[in-house]
Amino acid sequence: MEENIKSKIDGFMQLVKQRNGHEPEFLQAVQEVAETVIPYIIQHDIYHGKNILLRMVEPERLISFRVSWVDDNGEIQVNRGYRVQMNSAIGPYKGGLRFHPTVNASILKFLAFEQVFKNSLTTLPMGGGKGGSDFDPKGKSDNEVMRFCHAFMTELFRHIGHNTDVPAGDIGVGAREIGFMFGMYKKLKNSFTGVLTGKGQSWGGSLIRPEATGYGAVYFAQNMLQRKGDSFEGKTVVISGSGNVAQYAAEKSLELGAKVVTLSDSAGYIYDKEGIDTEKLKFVMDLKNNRRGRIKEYLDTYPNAEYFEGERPWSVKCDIALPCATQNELDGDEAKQLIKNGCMCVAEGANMPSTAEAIHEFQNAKILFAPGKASNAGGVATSGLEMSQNALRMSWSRKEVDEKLKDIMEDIHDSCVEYGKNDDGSIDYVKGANIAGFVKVADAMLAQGII
Ligand SMILES: NC(=O)C1=CN([C@@H]2O[C@H](COP(=O)(O)OP(=O)(O)OC[C@H]3O[C@@H](n4cnc5c(N)ncnc54)[C@H](OP(=O)(O)O)[C@@H]3O)[C@@H](O)[C@H]2O)C=CC1
Ligand SMILES: O=C(O)CCC(=O)C(=O)O
Repeated sequence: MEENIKSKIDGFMQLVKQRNGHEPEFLQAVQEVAETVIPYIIQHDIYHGKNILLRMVEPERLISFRVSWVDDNGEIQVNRGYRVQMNSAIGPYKGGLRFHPTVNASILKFLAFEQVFKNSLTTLPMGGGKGGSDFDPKGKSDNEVMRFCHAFMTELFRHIGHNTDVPAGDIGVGAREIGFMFGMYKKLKNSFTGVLTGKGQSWGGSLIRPEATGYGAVYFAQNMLQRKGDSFEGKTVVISGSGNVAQYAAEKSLELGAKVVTLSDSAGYIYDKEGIDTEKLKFVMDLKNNRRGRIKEYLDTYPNAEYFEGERPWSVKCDIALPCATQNELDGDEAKQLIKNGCMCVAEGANMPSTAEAIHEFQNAKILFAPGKASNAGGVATSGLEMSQNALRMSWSRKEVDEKLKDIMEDIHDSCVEYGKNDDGSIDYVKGANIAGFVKVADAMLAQGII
């Protein structure tokens, strides 16, 4: 990298660190964007002297609030709730809610920052936001989860609205939690609006939204492979996670003729060398979504599989890797191992699952690598389609929504190719996603003046 550009990036990061020094995940996400967007800004006069990226890293609003609720033993519990309203230049804030004990301002700011670029890439009019709580739904009864969700919404409701901010699910927030939160919002506002996405079918949800993030990640990888004259057919796929994104990434990989051999949760991973077929995947969906069990229970029914306690699946030989669990779950050494084992394509279903070192390994090895803000954008894109259906008071068919999702993923892929071309003709999808996402938001901010 040229000395002048490097010093501009370092200078910018110095400023960001002064304000956010104690937020490592947020700094990691900003650094990755700065490395690709600052060189672009330097080459384009309209962005000079406007401090546009410095404005984009500062949330428009960060709300933090107390959530008090009563557990099944009658004890009062206190959690912290958040909503980061990052950027509304191109539409209402949009992004999920995460309920997990690790949730803090750094994690939600990184997620909200990523969301701004991702939502811009979808081509739909959505700003970026993210929120959640350090509440842990694991091991809680349905009644406890309901009481927590209701308490959370008694504060969040005053900050959101179908034209202001439209939350959805993320880790620990699925159909059950969205239902409880929607019920409380509706009661408090006495109004039935599309204020949340990921709703149930009979009360304003969109077909394909549950599948959309996982399907979208596979569609994106399929686009990358097709550009190289390749496909999923006959490939071995390693997937991390066993939640919403992992389940549907597995389902679509199977549909396209691949063999899926791993799934994981935070305690370990399962390796089924015979392949996790449709029947076995159905078992995992019931285990995770209804019985809320652990992935190691897979072996109780399928004893030929193996379970690796406390490990991640990246040492398993594969052609395609789909990290679909959480941030920083794939480090530099694991990336080297994947490359050594012949992996040709990595598409992120999770948000920022690869560390900076891992990304550099993938890029140096010139294998196909899709950053989450591009490859997992199918979820929020379909949320955008849910908002459109709510506004029109219509429901589109499964086929219609799936076609639109496919088209959107192809458009995102093509934008990454347009903005991510290297001098040698190869595609840097990280650069492409960051610049394509930046341009639309930056242009809107410039048009709207200094606000
Ligand atoms: N849902 C969506 O539409 C979208 C989700 N994403 C991203 O995809 C990822 C997965 O989300 P989603 O599937 O919805 O969430 P779920 O809660 O449905 O599943 C999360 C999965 O990740 C595992 N996991 C969570 N934390 C860790 C950890 N620290 N180490 C290892 N495994 C972990 C969970 O295991 P365990 O049960 O043991 O915690 C679980 O298997 C997240 O990064 C999310 O931000 C991105 C775009 C949209
Ligand atoms: O559907 C949505 O609004 C949010 C999805 C999300 O949180 C994400 O893309 O990370």
